[in-house]
Amino acid sequence: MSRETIPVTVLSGNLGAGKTTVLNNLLNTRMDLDVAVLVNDMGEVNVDAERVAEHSDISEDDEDLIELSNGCICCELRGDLLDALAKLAQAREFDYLIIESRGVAEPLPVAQTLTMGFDQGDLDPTEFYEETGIEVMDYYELDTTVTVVDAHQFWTTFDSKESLMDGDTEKDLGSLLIEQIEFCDVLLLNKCDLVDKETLDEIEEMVEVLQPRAEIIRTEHGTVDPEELLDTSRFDFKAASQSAGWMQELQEPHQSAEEEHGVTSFVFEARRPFHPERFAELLDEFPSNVVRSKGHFWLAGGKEVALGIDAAGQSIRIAPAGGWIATLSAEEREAYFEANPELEEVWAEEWGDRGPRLVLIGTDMDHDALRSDLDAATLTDEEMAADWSAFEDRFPTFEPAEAAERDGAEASEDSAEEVGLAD
Ligand SMILES: Nc1nc2c(ncn2[C@@H]2O[C@H](COP(=O)(O)OP(=O)(O)OP(=O)(O)O)[C@@H](O)[C@H]2O)c(=O)[nH]1
Repeated sequence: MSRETIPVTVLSGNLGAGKTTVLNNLLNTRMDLDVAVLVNDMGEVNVDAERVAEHSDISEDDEDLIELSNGCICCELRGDLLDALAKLAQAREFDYLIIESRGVAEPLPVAQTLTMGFDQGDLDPTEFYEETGIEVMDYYELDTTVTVVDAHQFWTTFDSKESLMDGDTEKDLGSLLIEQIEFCDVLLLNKCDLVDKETLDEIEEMVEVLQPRAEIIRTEHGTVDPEELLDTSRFDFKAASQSAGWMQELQEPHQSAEEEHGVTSFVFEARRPFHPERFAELLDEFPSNVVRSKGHFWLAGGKEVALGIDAAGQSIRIAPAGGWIATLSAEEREAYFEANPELEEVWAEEWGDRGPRLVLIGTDMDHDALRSDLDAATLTDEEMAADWSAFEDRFPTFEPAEAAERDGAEASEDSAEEVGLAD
Protein backbone atom coordinates (compact mmCIF):
# COMPACT_ATOMS: atom_id res chain seq x y z
CA MET A 1 0.00 0.00 0.00
CA SER A 2 1.53 3.31 -0.90
CA ARG A 3 0.30 6.82 -0.34
CA GLU A 4 1.72 10.23 0.36
CA THR A 5 0.94 10.51 4.04
CA ILE A 6 0.66 7.83 6.70
CA PRO A 7 -2.69 7.85 8.48
CA VAL A 8 -2.64 7.85 12.28
CA THR A 9 -5.09 6.56 14.87
CA VAL A 10 -4.72 7.87 18.43
CA LEU A 11 -6.03 5.74 21.28
CA SER A 12 -6.83 7.60 24.49
CA GLY A 13 -8.65 6.61 27.63
CA ASN A 14 -8.31 6.65 31.39
CA LEU A 15 -5.92 4.34 33.22
CA GLY A 16 -6.92 0.75 32.83
CA ALA A 17 -9.79 1.45 30.41
CA GLY A 18 -8.43 -1.13 28.00
CA LYS A 19 -6.24 0.75 25.50
CA THR A 20 -3.47 -1.84 25.40
CA THR A 21 -6.06 -4.63 25.12
CA VAL A 22 -7.64 -2.88 22.13
CA LEU A 23 -4.23 -2.31 20.59
CA ASN A 24 -3.17 -5.94 20.99
CA ASN A 25 -6.43 -7.09 19.48
CA LEU A 26 -5.91 -4.84 16.49
CA LEU A 27 -2.36 -6.04 15.99
CA ASN A 28 -3.43 -9.65 16.19
CA THR A 29 -6.13 -9.22 13.57
CA ARG A 30 -5.01 -10.05 10.10
CA MET A 31 -4.88 -6.80 8.22
CA ASP A 32 -3.32 -5.90 4.92
CA LEU A 33 -1.68 -2.97 6.65
CA ASP A 34 1.86 -2.75 7.92
CA VAL A 35 1.29 -1.04 11.25
CA ALA A 36 3.79 0.84 13.42
CA VAL A 37 2.97 1.55 17.04
CA LEU A 38 3.95 4.30 19.45
CA VAL A 39 3.27 3.67 23.10
CA ASN A 40 3.51 6.36 25.75
CA ASP A 41 3.59 4.88 29.20
CA MET A 42 3.57 6.48 32.64
CA GLY A 43 6.65 5.24 34.41
CA GLU A 44 10.29 4.83 33.60
CA VAL A 45 9.70 1.33 32.34
CA ASN A 46 7.33 1.11 29.45
CA VAL A 47 5.15 -1.74 30.60
CA ASP A 48 2.62 -1.25 27.84
CA ALA A 49 5.34 -1.55 25.21
CA GLU A 50 6.47 -4.83 26.76
CA ARG A 51 2.92 -6.11 26.68
CA VAL A 52 2.43 -5.07 23.07
CA ALA A 53 5.65 -6.87 22.22
CA GLU A 54 4.58 -9.92 24.17
CA HIS A 55 1.17 -10.19 22.58
CA SER A 56 1.80 -9.32 18.97
CA ASP A 57 4.17 -9.92 16.08
CA ILE A 58 5.91 -6.64 16.82
CA SER A 59 9.02 -7.08 18.93
CA GLU A 60 10.36 -4.54 21.41
CA ASP A 61 13.56 -4.21 19.38
CA ASP A 62 11.53 -3.68 16.27
CA GLU A 63 11.83 -0.26 14.67
CA ASP A 64 8.06 -0.32 14.31
CA LEU A 65 7.54 -0.06 18.05
CA ILE A 66 8.48 3.23 19.63
CA GLU A 67 8.28 3.82 23.34
CA LEU A 68 8.15 7.22 24.95
CA SER A 69 8.38 6.81 28.70
CA ASN A 70 8.68 8.97 31.75
CA GLY A 71 6.61 11.84 30.52
CA CYS A 72 3.47 12.63 28.67
CA ILE A 73 3.14 13.10 24.94
CA CYS A 74 0.49 15.76 25.42
CA CYS A 75 2.80 17.89 27.59
CA GLU A 76 6.54 17.69 28.09
CA LEU A 77 7.21 15.03 25.46
CA ARG A 78 5.51 16.82 22.57
CA GLY A 79 8.84 17.72 20.93
CA ASP A 80 10.10 14.17 21.47
CA LEU A 81 6.93 12.83 19.93
CA LEU A 82 7.42 14.95 16.82
CA ASP A 83 11.04 13.85 16.49
CA ALA A 84 10.32 10.20 17.16
CA LEU A 85 7.61 10.15 14.53
CA ALA A 86 9.63 11.99 11.92
CA LYS A 87 12.58 9.62 12.47
CA LEU A 88 10.28 6.61 12.34
CA ALA A 89 8.82 7.69 9.02
CA GLN A 90 12.29 8.35 7.60
CA ALA A 91 13.72 5.10 8.82
CA ARG A 92 11.14 2.72 7.50
CA GLU A 93 8.17 2.24 5.28
CA PHE A 94 4.89 1.31 6.87
CA ASP A 95 1.29 1.98 6.07
CA TYR A 96 -0.29 3.01 9.30
CA LEU A 97 0.60 4.38 12.74
CA ILE A 98 -1.26 3.75 15.98
CA ILE A 99 -0.45 5.87 19.02
CA GLU A 100 -1.49 4.69 22.45
CA SER A 101 -1.38 7.76 24.66
CA ARG A 102 -0.89 7.26 28.36
CA GLY A 103 -3.80 7.26 30.74
CA VAL A 104 -3.80 10.92 31.68
CA ALA A 105 -3.07 12.37 28.25
CA GLU A 106 -5.62 14.72 26.85
CA PRO A 107 -6.54 13.89 23.27
CA LEU A 108 -6.77 17.52 22.10
CA PRO A 109 -3.08 18.47 22.56
CA VAL A 110 -1.99 15.16 21.01
CA ALA A 111 -4.18 15.93 17.99
CA GLN A 112 -2.77 19.46 17.88
CA THR A 113 0.77 18.14 17.95
CA LEU A 114 0.05 15.87 15.02
CA THR A 115 -1.75 18.48 12.97
CA MET A 116 0.35 21.56 13.80
CA GLY A 117 3.81 20.18 14.57
CA PHE A 118 6.18 22.72 16.10
CA ASP A 119 3.87 25.59 15.21
CA GLN A 120 2.03 25.47 18.52
CA GLY A 121 3.21 28.71 20.08
CA ASP A 122 4.74 27.34 23.26
CA LEU A 123 6.86 24.54 21.79
CA ASP A 124 10.62 25.00 21.39
CA PRO A 125 12.02 23.50 18.20
CA THR A 126 14.25 20.50 18.84
CA GLU A 127 17.79 20.12 17.55
CA PHE A 128 16.63 17.49 15.09
CA TYR A 129 13.98 19.83 13.72
CA GLU A 130 16.39 22.78 13.50
CA GLU A 131 18.83 20.64 11.55
CA THR A 132 16.45 18.85 9.23
CA GLY A 133 13.27 20.93 9.13
CA ILE A 134 11.40 17.62 9.05
CA GLU A 135 8.36 17.08 11.19
CA VAL A 136 5.21 15.07 11.46
CA MET A 137 2.95 16.84 9.02
CA ASP A 138 5.38 15.99 6.24
CA TYR A 139 4.57 12.33 6.73
CA TYR A 140 1.42 11.82 8.76
CA GLU A 141 -2.23 12.65 8.75
CA LEU A 142 -4.45 12.19 11.77
CA ASP A 143 -7.16 9.78 10.64
CA THR A 144 -9.16 8.74 13.71
CA THR A 145 -9.19 9.61 17.40
CA VAL A 146 -10.48 6.84 19.62
CA THR A 147 -11.39 7.03 23.30
CA VAL A 148 -11.59 3.80 25.23
CA VAL A 149 -13.97 4.07 28.19
CA ASP A 150 -14.24 1.58 31.02
CA ALA A 151 -17.99 0.96 31.27
CA HIS A 152 -17.59 -0.80 34.60
CA GLN A 153 -15.82 2.15 36.25
CA PHE A 154 -17.72 4.79 34.32
CA TRP A 155 -19.89 6.39 37.01
CA THR A 156 -17.22 6.02 39.70
CA THR A 157 -14.69 7.81 37.50
CA PHE A 158 -17.27 10.34 36.42
CA ASP A 159 -17.88 11.41 40.00
CA SER A 160 -14.29 10.97 41.08
CA LYS A 161 -12.58 13.77 42.97
CA GLU A 162 -9.32 11.86 42.81
CA SER A 163 -6.79 13.99 41.05
CA LEU A 164 -3.77 13.29 38.94
CA MET A 165 -0.96 15.55 37.87
CA ASP A 166 -1.19 16.26 34.17
CA GLY A 167 1.99 18.15 33.37
CA ASP A 168 1.87 21.12 35.71
CA THR A 169 -1.85 21.03 36.24
CA GLU A 170 -3.79 18.86 38.58
CA LYS A 171 -6.85 17.27 37.06
CA ASP A 172 -9.55 15.18 38.55
CA LEU A 173 -10.33 11.89 36.85
CA GLY A 174 -13.92 12.91 36.18
CA SER A 175 -13.03 15.96 34.13
CA LEU A 176 -10.35 14.03 32.24
CA LEU A 177 -12.93 11.42 31.32
CA ILE A 178 -15.27 14.14 30.09
CA GLU A 179 -12.50 15.72 27.99
CA GLN A 180 -11.70 12.36 26.47
CA ILE A 181 -15.35 11.76 25.65
CA GLU A 182 -15.75 15.21 24.16
CA PHE A 183 -12.81 14.90 21.84
CA CYS A 184 -13.03 11.68 19.86
CA ASP A 185 -14.36 10.29 16.61
CA VAL A 186 -14.98 6.79 17.90
CA LEU A 187 -15.80 5.88 21.48
CA LEU A 188 -15.26 2.30 22.58
CA LEU A 189 -17.42 1.48 25.53
CA ASN A 190 -15.25 -1.36 26.81
CA LYS A 191 -15.68 -3.97 29.57
CA CYS A 192 -19.34 -4.39 28.62
CA ASP A 193 -19.10 -7.95 29.98
CA LEU A 194 -19.00 -6.48 33.50
CA VAL A 195 -22.04 -4.22 33.21
CA ASP A 196 -25.78 -4.80 32.88
CA LYS A 197 -27.71 -3.50 29.91
CA GLU A 198 -29.50 -0.76 31.77
CA THR A 199 -26.25 0.76 33.03
CA LEU A 200 -24.82 0.56 29.52
CA ASP A 201 -27.85 2.40 28.11
CA GLU A 202 -27.46 5.01 30.82
CA ILE A 203 -23.77 5.55 30.04
CA GLU A 204 -24.48 5.71 26.34
CA GLU A 205 -27.11 8.34 26.88
CA MET A 206 -24.66 10.52 28.81
CA VAL A 207 -21.97 10.03 26.18
CA GLU A 208 -24.40 10.96 23.39
CA VAL A 209 -25.27 14.21 25.13
CA LEU A 210 -21.63 15.09 25.77
CA GLN A 211 -20.42 14.07 22.34
CA PRO A 212 -23.12 13.70 19.68
CA ARG A 213 -20.64 13.26 16.80
CA ALA A 214 -18.81 10.17 18.03
CA GLU A 215 -19.58 6.67 16.89
CA ILE A 216 -20.17 4.61 20.02
CA ILE A 217 -19.20 0.94 19.89
CA ARG A 218 -19.75 -1.47 22.77
CA THR A 219 -16.83 -3.86 23.25
CA GLU A 220 -15.76 -6.75 25.43
CA HIS A 221 -12.04 -7.29 25.97
CA GLY A 222 -11.33 -4.63 23.39
CA THR A 223 -12.54 -6.70 20.46
CA VAL A 224 -13.50 -4.47 17.57
CA ASP A 225 -13.45 -4.61 13.79
CA PRO A 226 -10.23 -2.79 12.72
CA GLU A 227 -12.23 -1.01 10.03
CA GLU A 228 -13.97 0.96 12.77
CA LEU A 229 -10.67 2.37 14.07
CA LEU A 230 -8.24 2.44 11.16
CA ASP A 231 -8.45 4.32 7.91
CA THR A 232 -11.87 5.76 8.67
CA SER A 233 -10.99 9.37 7.64
CA ARG A 234 -13.28 10.48 10.44
CA PHE A 235 -10.96 13.03 11.99
CA ASP A 236 -11.71 16.67 11.29
CA PHE A 237 -9.96 19.07 13.66
CA LYS A 238 -12.57 21.81 13.47
CA ALA A 239 -15.52 19.46 13.83
CA ALA A 240 -13.77 17.61 16.66
CA SER A 241 -12.99 20.69 18.69
CA GLN A 242 -16.46 22.13 18.18
CA SER A 243 -18.54 19.00 18.33
CA ALA A 244 -19.02 18.69 22.07
CA GLY A 245 -22.61 18.60 23.21
CA TRP A 246 -22.41 21.88 25.12
CA MET A 247 -21.26 23.70 22.00
CA GLN A 248 -24.17 22.39 19.95
CA GLU A 249 -26.54 23.27 22.73
CA LEU A 250 -25.28 26.85 22.79
CA GLN A 251 -25.53 27.12 19.04
CA GLU A 252 -28.97 25.58 18.72
CA PRO A 253 -30.51 25.76 22.16
CA HIS A 254 -33.45 23.53 22.86
CA GLN A 255 -35.11 22.42 26.04
CA SER A 256 -34.39 18.73 26.03
CA ALA A 257 -37.17 16.56 27.30
CA GLU A 258 -36.59 14.36 30.32
CA GLU A 259 -34.87 11.30 28.91
CA GLU A 260 -35.25 7.77 30.15
CA HIS A 261 -32.19 8.03 32.37
CA GLY A 262 -32.58 11.68 33.19
CA VAL A 263 -29.63 13.02 31.18
CA THR A 264 -30.64 16.52 30.14
CA SER A 265 -29.18 19.85 29.21
CA PHE A 266 -30.43 23.39 29.23
CA VAL A 267 -29.26 26.88 28.47
CA PHE A 268 -29.40 29.67 31.03
CA GLU A 269 -29.49 33.20 29.71
CA ALA A 270 -30.00 36.49 31.49
CA ARG A 271 -29.74 40.19 30.81
CA ARG A 272 -28.02 41.05 34.07
CA PRO A 273 -24.57 40.40 35.50
CA PHE A 274 -23.94 37.88 38.22
CA HIS A 275 -23.23 39.19 41.69
CA PRO A 276 -19.58 38.10 42.24
CA GLU A 277 -20.11 36.76 45.73
CA ARG A 278 -23.47 35.08 45.14
CA PHE A 279 -22.28 33.45 41.92
CA ALA A 280 -19.07 32.25 43.64
CA GLU A 281 -21.15 30.77 46.46
CA LEU A 282 -23.40 29.07 43.94
CA LEU A 283 -20.39 27.53 42.17
CA ASP A 284 -18.97 26.38 45.53
CA GLU A 285 -22.19 24.51 46.17
CA PHE A 286 -23.02 23.49 42.63
CA PRO A 287 -25.01 20.26 42.63
CA SER A 288 -22.89 17.25 41.70
CA ASN A 289 -25.47 16.05 39.19
CA VAL A 290 -24.51 18.96 36.94
CA VAL A 291 -21.66 17.19 35.21
CA ARG A 292 -20.74 19.80 32.67
CA SER A 293 -21.25 23.51 32.38
CA LYS A 294 -19.75 25.81 29.89
CA GLY A 295 -20.37 29.19 28.31
CA HIS A 296 -19.70 32.81 29.18
CA PHE A 297 -20.99 35.23 31.75
CA TRP A 298 -21.02 38.83 32.85
CA LEU A 299 -19.74 39.62 36.29
CA ALA A 300 -20.84 42.87 37.93
CA GLY A 301 -17.79 45.11 37.91
CA GLY A 302 -16.46 43.79 34.60
CA LYS A 303 -18.34 45.64 31.91
CA GLU A 304 -15.61 45.24 29.33
CA VAL A 305 -14.82 41.55 29.32
CA ALA A 306 -16.94 38.43 29.05
CA LEU A 307 -15.67 35.62 31.24
CA GLY A 308 -15.71 32.05 30.01
CA ILE A 309 -16.53 29.20 32.33
CA ASP A 310 -15.57 25.60 31.69
CA ALA A 311 -16.56 23.21 34.43
CA ALA A 312 -16.24 19.45 34.24
CA GLY A 313 -16.38 17.15 37.21
CA GLN A 314 -14.75 18.93 40.11
CA SER A 315 -12.73 21.45 38.14
CA ILE A 316 -13.91 24.91 37.19
CA ARG A 317 -11.87 27.02 34.83
CA ILE A 318 -12.49 30.72 34.32
CA ALA A 319 -10.85 32.64 31.50
CA PRO A 320 -11.45 35.82 29.54
CA ALA A 321 -13.77 35.05 26.65
CA GLY A 322 -13.33 38.29 24.71
CA GLY A 323 -14.79 41.77 24.82
CA TRP A 324 -18.50 42.35 24.61
CA ILE A 325 -19.71 43.52 21.24
CA ALA A 326 -21.35 46.39 23.12
CA THR A 327 -17.89 47.85 23.82
CA LEU A 328 -17.03 48.12 20.12
CA SER A 329 -17.35 51.39 18.21
CA ALA A 330 -20.61 51.92 16.29
CA GLU A 331 -18.91 51.09 12.96
CA GLU A 332 -17.20 47.97 14.29
CA ARG A 333 -20.47 46.82 15.80
CA GLU A 334 -22.26 47.36 12.49
CA ALA A 335 -19.66 45.21 10.73
CA TYR A 336 -20.00 42.55 13.41
CA PHE A 337 -23.75 42.39 13.00
CA GLU A 338 -23.43 42.16 9.25
CA ALA A 339 -21.11 39.17 9.62
CA ASN A 340 -23.18 37.58 12.41
CA PRO A 341 -26.82 38.63 11.91
CA GLU A 342 -28.03 36.14 14.54
CA LEU A 343 -26.38 38.29 17.22
CA GLU A 344 -29.03 40.96 16.79
CA GLU A 345 -31.41 38.57 18.50
CA VAL A 346 -29.41 38.60 21.72
CA TRP A 347 -29.12 42.38 21.75
CA ALA A 348 -30.81 44.22 24.60
CA GLU A 349 -31.38 47.93 25.10
CA GLU A 350 -28.78 49.54 27.44
CA TRP A 351 -26.39 46.55 27.91
CA GLY A 352 -26.26 45.10 24.41
CA ASP A 353 -24.97 41.54 24.37
CA ARG A 354 -23.77 41.54 27.97
CA GLY A 355 -25.20 38.74 30.06
CA PRO A 356 -24.60 35.14 31.07
CA ARG A 357 -25.14 32.39 28.55
CA LEU A 358 -24.36 29.01 30.02
CA VAL A 359 -25.21 25.45 29.08
CA LEU A 360 -25.58 22.85 31.80
CA ILE A 361 -25.54 19.12 31.22
CA GLY A 362 -26.36 16.67 33.96
CA THR A 363 -28.37 13.80 35.30
CA ASP A 364 -31.74 14.26 36.93
CA MET A 365 -31.25 18.02 37.06
CA ASP A 366 -34.05 20.09 38.49
CA HIS A 367 -34.11 22.71 35.74
CA ASP A 368 -36.49 25.05 37.55
CA ALA A 369 -34.49 24.99 40.79
CA LEU A 370 -31.20 25.54 38.96
CA ARG A 371 -32.65 28.31 36.87
CA SER A 372 -34.00 30.06 39.93
CA ASP A 373 -30.64 29.65 41.78
CA LEU A 374 -28.85 31.17 38.79
CA ASP A 375 -31.42 33.95 38.55
CA ALA A 376 -30.95 34.67 42.24
CA ALA A 377 -27.19 35.05 41.64
CA THR A 378 -27.80 37.90 39.17
CA LEU A 379 -28.14 41.46 40.43
CA THR A 380 -31.43 42.73 41.85
CA ASP A 381 -32.96 46.02 40.59
CA GLU A 382 -31.47 47.76 43.61
CA GLU A 383 -28.02 46.28 43.03
CA MET A 384 -28.15 47.25 39.36
CA ALA A 385 -28.22 50.88 40.49
CA ALA A 386 -25.59 50.43 43.25
CA ASP A 387 -21.81 50.81 43.10
CA TRP A 388 -20.67 47.46 41.67
CA SER A 389 -17.05 47.95 42.70
CA ALA A 390 -18.14 47.62 46.33
CA PHE A 391 -19.18 43.95 45.86
CA GLU A 392 -16.87 41.35 47.30
CA ASP A 393 -15.22 39.54 44.39
CA ARG A 394 -13.18 36.30 44.57
CA PHE A 395 -12.98 35.80 40.81
CA PRO A 396 -9.66 36.22 39.03
CA THR A 397 -9.41 39.61 37.33
CA PHE A 398 -8.49 39.95 33.70
CA GLU A 399 -7.63 43.13 31.85
CA PRO A 400 -9.58 43.90 28.68
CA ALA A 401 -6.30 43.52 26.77
CA GLU A 402 -6.16 39.85 27.77
CA ALA A 403 -9.45 39.22 26.06
CA ALA A 404 -9.23 38.46 22.40
CA GLU A 405 -12.24 39.04 20.18
CA ARG A 406 -15.03 36.88 21.42
CA ASP A 407 -15.27 33.66 19.46
CA GLY A 408 -18.48 31.86 20.20
CA ALA A 409 -18.61 31.27 23.92
CA GLU A 410 -15.33 29.53 24.32
CA ALA A 411 -12.95 30.46 27.08
CA SER A 412 -9.43 30.88 25.78
CA GLU A 413 -7.27 28.02 27.03
CA ASP A 414 -4.10 30.09 27.24
CA SER A 415 -5.13 32.33 30.07
CA ALA A 416 -7.53 29.99 31.84
CA GLU A 417 -7.30 29.92 35.61
CA GLU A 418 -8.30 26.89 37.58
CA VAL A 419 -10.37 28.38 40.35
CA GLY A 420 -10.86 26.99 43.78
CA LEU A 421 -13.49 29.49 44.78
CA ALA A 422 -14.09 27.80 48.08
CA ASP A 423 -10.60 28.74 49.31
N1 LIG B 1 -13.48 -7.95 32.22
C1 LIG B 1 -12.84 -7.23 31.31
N2 LIG B 1 -11.55 -6.88 31.52
C2 LIG B 1 -10.91 -6.15 30.59
C3 LIG B 1 -11.57 -5.74 29.40
N3 LIG B 1 -10.68 -5.02 28.67
C4 LIG B 1 -9.53 -4.98 29.36
N4 LIG B 1 -9.65 -5.67 30.53
C5 LIG B 1 -8.64 -5.83 31.58
O1 LIG B 1 -8.47 -4.54 32.20
C6 LIG B 1 -7.12 -4.35 32.58
C7 LIG B 1 -6.58 -3.06 32.00
O2 LIG B 1 -6.53 -3.17 30.58
P1 LIG B 1 -5.41 -2.45 29.72
O3 LIG B 1 -5.63 -2.81 28.30
O4 LIG B 1 -4.07 -2.64 30.29
O5 LIG B 1 -5.81 -0.94 29.95
P2 LIG B 1 -5.00 0.36 29.52
O6 LIG B 1 -6.02 1.38 29.21
O7 LIG B 1 -4.00 0.06 28.48
O8 LIG B 1 -4.27 0.69 30.87
P3 LIG B 1 -3.10 1.77 31.15
O9 LIG B 1 -2.02 1.50 30.15
O10 LIG B 1 -2.69 1.48 32.55
O11 LIG B 1 -3.70 3.11 31.00
C8 LIG B 1 -6.37 -5.59 32.10
O12 LIG B 1 -6.28 -6.48 33.17
C9 LIG B 1 -7.28 -6.17 31.02
O13 LIG B 1 -7.15 -7.56 30.88
C10 LIG B 1 -12.95 -6.12 29.22
O14 LIG B 1 -13.61 -5.75 28.23
N5 LIG B 1 -13.52 -6.85 30.21
